[in-house]
Amino acid sequence: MNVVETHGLRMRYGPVDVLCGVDIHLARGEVLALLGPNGAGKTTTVEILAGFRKRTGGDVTVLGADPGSGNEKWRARLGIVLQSWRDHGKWRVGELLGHIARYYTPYGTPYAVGDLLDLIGLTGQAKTPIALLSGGQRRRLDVAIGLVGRPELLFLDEPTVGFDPEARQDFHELVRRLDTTILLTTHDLAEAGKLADRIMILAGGGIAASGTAAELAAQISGKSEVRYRRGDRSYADSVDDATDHVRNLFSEYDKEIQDLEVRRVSLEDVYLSMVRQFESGVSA
Ligand SMILES: Nc1ncnc2c1ncn2[C@@H]1O[C@H](COP(=O)(O)OP(=O)(O)OP(=O)(O)O)[C@@H](O)[C@H]1O
Repeated sequence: MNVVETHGLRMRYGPVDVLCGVDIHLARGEVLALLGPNGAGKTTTVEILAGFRKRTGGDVTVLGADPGSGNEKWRARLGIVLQSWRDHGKWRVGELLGHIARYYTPYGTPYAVGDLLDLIGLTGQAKTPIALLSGGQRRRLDVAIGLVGRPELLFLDEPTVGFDPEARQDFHELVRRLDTTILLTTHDLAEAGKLADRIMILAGGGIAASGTAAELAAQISGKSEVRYRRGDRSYADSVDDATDHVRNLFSEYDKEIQDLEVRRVSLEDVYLSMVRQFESGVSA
């Protein structure tokens, strides 16, 4: 059975449909990246799956239960790292983790604080007040809080926003060390490609594309973009056979064709064009 399964998931805020029938499935042990531009509905999806937000429609099962009616025992099997989390700056890293670990003891065997600090690379900060952590260390602590109960399913909502490249790289290494099922959201295609077994692109209220990074790239690898100028106008034609297209252009317009450029379309191009369509209000 899948750890997460949604069919026709819908969410409407007032008059606005944010999710218009989204199907997600996530198998045990898999890392799935939900990729999409700002406002695509990634956080909304995570909040619904984690039981924080009531959906408008569709069927949702997470770890065998409907998140709308999951009990505390069910909740203890989830780890949730949302975008921002505030707590008391004077609390020390180790103490906070020990305190949260006690919450999980009726439901299972939480991590020993020392082991968890080792895993996330904060051993040296065990006694540091939270207010004194760097942004990257703070985010590691957020992940530790999500992990402390040894969750079967971990949600990471845009975990590396605001990171510099080095902190991002460190964080990616941390995520790769984790041995659990993960659903992470990001608007960074490179991050999705690095961390996830599978990527789902959320845009325009639905799943615009889905597959491994290699599968997504293969779906579009045949496409090329032919750019040129003719008279006062510039053109950018997306075509399967660039050679044939260029031959036709020259036979029809000959010397009118100027500044010709042919380029393979990359996965990033396709993602950006989906984002642009979405942002200009055109459904993907
Ligand atoms: N409580 C709410 N009430 C009304 N509209 C909301 C609410 N929460 C989110 N929205 C709207 O729903 C849309 C999706 O928001 P959501 O935060 O899920 O997107 P996202 O993909 O996570 O974006 P980001 O990358 O910016 O975090 C946005 O247009 C947002 O303004």
